[in-house]
Amino acid sequence: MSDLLATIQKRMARSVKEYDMIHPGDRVLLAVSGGKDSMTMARVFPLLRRGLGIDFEFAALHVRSDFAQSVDLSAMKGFLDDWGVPWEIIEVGVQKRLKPGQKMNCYWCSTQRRTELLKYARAKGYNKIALGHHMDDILETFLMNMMLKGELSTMMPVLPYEQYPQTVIRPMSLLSEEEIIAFADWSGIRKYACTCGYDTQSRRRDVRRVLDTMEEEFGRDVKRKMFQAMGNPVLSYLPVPQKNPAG
Ligand SMILES: Nc1ncnc2c1ncn2[C@@H]1O[C@H](COP(=O)(O)OP(=O)(O)OP(=O)(O)O)[C@@H](O)[C@H]1O
Repeated sequence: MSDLLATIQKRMARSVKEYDMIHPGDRVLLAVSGGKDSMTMARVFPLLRRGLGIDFEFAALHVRSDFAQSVDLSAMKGFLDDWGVPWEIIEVGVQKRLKPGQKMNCYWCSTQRRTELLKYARAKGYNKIALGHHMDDILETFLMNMMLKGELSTMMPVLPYEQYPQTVIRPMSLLSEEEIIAFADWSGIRKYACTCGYDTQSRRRDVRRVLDTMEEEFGRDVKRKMFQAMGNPVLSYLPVPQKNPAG
């Protein structure tokens, strides 16, 4: 096995253990866009199950919408078959759901997809939905929420739905995008993987640039340190206003 694949598997196994993501008997639905992140996740899942020694089931679902059809489906199916990942593709018309005057944007589109993933998981009895977000996505969201919403919050590695028995998991939480790109390049996934090309998330791009600059200034470890800091809040040294101030 290549060193790259071994590193990815190791970090995914650590995420699963550290955040207690997968339990015996779980049925995990891998949300696969055809992009480098979720394809890397799918590549590692069969190895992960063997390595962890946990008895769980998994299968991949690709939601094909009438709006973003840039993925090479036959290449995606070929990869998944080679890796021993069962898959299904569902077709969904999202454009007609836009209200008059409403414009397509990344947030809206991903909400539609999330709804479809949840609907499918509920119908087919999957209790976990695995998304391909990685450490950089989580850090970017953290900085965006801090700078634009004034709160300390981010995407959670494990997030149960409030009204349903399904839970979203992010098994790539401890992987950097750099590691995923290196693996996706080496394995040939990246050559074919494409994204929708409708990237309107300019704020996220700006934040990514800020993080890159920080990395240049403070060294390669800075992103991991910041990620670590999110899980290590020292509340007694944070200026949290008192609920019932004396006097
Ligand atoms: N069409 C889709 N069908 C199923 N799952 C999807 C689809 N698009 C996105 N997802 C899931 O949502 C996650 C986040 O989507 P996003 O569009 O932000 O992709 P990304 O960060 O570019 O990742 P990727 O490289 O996997 O496309 C993906 O990693 C994947 O798990």
